[in-house]
Amino acid sequence: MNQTDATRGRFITFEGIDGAGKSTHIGYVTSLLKGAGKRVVSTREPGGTPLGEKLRDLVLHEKMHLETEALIMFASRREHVAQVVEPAIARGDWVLSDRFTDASFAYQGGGRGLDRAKLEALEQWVHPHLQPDLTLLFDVPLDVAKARLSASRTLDKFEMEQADFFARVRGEYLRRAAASNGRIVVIDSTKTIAEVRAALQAALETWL
Ligand SMILES: Nc1ncnc2c1ncn2[C@@H]1O[C@H](COP(=O)(O)OP(=O)(O)O)[C@@H](O)[C@H]1O
Ligand SMILES: Cc1cn([C@H]2C[C@H](O)[C@@H](COP(=O)(O)OP(=O)(O)O)O2)c(=O)[nH]c1=O
Repeated sequence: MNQTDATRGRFITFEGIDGAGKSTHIGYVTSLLKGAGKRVVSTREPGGTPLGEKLRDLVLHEKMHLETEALIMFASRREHVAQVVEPAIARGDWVLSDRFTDASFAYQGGGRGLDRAKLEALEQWVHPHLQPDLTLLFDVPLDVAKARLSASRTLDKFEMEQADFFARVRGEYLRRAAASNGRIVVIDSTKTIAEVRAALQAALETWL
């Protein structure tokens, strides 16, 4: 029998274009879940393991072929799924990941134009039986994200991309949300932080 009952943890991922506000809200979701008595593991991609963090540093700062970039994202993910995500879910913890495979479809697929079939093949290879139980997609127009980013930090390779790149990334995220049968919940992140928190609480209600 699959471990689908109360003993299994859950896997929640956070997605959105750079500057949408997802990192800001992971702490809030952690506190909601802990308040409901869950054990929470907070992690991120690319990264989440010692090797994955080295790969993150490479992929966020070095120029490389588009397919190399996609392969590094999935190499980091392979390590992350094996070492962190699957063991945590199996012991009943709730895993919150700042990005997962939807980001590869949005950035390498939508943004850079990599053939979706290649990404689907990598997904089948790296995590054939694992999908997020819930994905929170923080959605904002590009100009809002850009203004938030430039106010907040030094930009990496992806964050320096042009508006048309982010338009394609956002479009692919929204397309996947519409096709996801409710797995991906779109959060309007143009609202105030208090309003976004209320939307997150509503999205998580049935999970608490
Ligand atoms: N709802 C919001 N209203 C105003 N500013 C926000 C909101 N959400 C996030 N921010 C700010 O925008 C910036 C980028 O947010 P961050 O969470 O780091 O984005 P992401 O992780 O999606 O790239 C931060 O300075 C953050 O404080
Ligand atoms: C997981 C993943 C991330 N990315 C990109 C999206 C982001 O621009 C970047 C790093 O993500 P993120 O951790 O959100 O950056 P920050 O800490 O600066 O908020 O990696 C991909 O292109 N493909 C992927 O599969």
